[in-house]
Amino acid sequence: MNAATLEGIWKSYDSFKMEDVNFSIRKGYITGLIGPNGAGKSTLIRMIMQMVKPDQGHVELFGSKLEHEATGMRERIGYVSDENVFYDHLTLKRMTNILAPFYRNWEADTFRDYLERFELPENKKIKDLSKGMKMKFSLAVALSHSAELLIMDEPTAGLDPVFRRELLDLLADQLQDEQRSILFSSHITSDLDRIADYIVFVNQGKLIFDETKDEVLERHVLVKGGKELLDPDIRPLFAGLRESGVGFEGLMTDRTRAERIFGSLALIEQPTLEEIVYFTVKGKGGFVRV
Ligand SMILES: Nc1ncnc2c1ncn2[C@@H]1O[C@H](COP(=O)(O)OP(=O)(O)OP(=O)(O)O)[C@@H](O)[C@H]1O
Repeated sequence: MNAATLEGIWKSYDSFKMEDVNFSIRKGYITGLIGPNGAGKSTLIRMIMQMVKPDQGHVELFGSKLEHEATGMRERIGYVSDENVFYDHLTLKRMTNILAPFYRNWEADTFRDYLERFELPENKKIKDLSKGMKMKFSLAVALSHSAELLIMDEPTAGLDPVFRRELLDLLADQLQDEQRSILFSSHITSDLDRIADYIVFVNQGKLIFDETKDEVLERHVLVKGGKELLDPDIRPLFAGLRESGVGFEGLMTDRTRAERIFGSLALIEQPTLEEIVYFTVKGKGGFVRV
């Protein structure tokens, strides 16, 4: 069973259109949701959280379709939003006293351990916390009510590199018993490189792929060669292309095909996740002068 499945999702805003997005969050794994600013990541997360309704399509959570207000579902999710969802004027302690009763499985001891581990002083007001500290508080809450699914919208934004690394390790630890699942959205692809098992890539409201990280890295290649290779039949084969005065770098989504076409005529390299995202988002308009 998947922790969540999104099927045939369409959503229109004035200047944004999400078209037929399908993907799953597999149980026991970390799924990384990537895409540039405005791709639709938060909108998809808000649909899973029932904060936004799709125009068409449906969301399935823990095997049940979210047709009506599905009470009880929220409790099974630990949600770390990219926005401050707490009351600024309250101390952490008072905020916690308000939040805890909403969860039947609230684990006060676990929560206290996280406050200590994250060095969060209970008597500090929310408004006096740094962005990173707010995120840590949000994370402590999300990890303290036996949630089966952790959903984190850009959790590493605003975190220093030391805690970012700690967070990634901590997330990996959460999956030890294979009962939990994690959806982690980020445009810092190196974070996903480190911990994601699956990658869901969206761009301009469209799904580019939903695959294991290994599959994604295996099938994509970065072809580097001289300009003379770029004839009109070859150009359309690239998902993204960057040209200079003398040569080009192009992303292809099919390694076997790239090797067959270019053989030893061009350099065929393994792109990083960041390069895959960069070339796909840029498309074929990139031109660098050398
Ligand atoms: N309630 C809304 N009303 C109008 N437009 C909206 C609304 N919510 C989102 N949008 C638009 O939908 C698009 C996608 O937004 P979304 O926040 O889902 O992107 P994102 O991938 O999370 O981006 P970022 O990485 O910048 O957070 C944006 O163009 C945004 O302006």
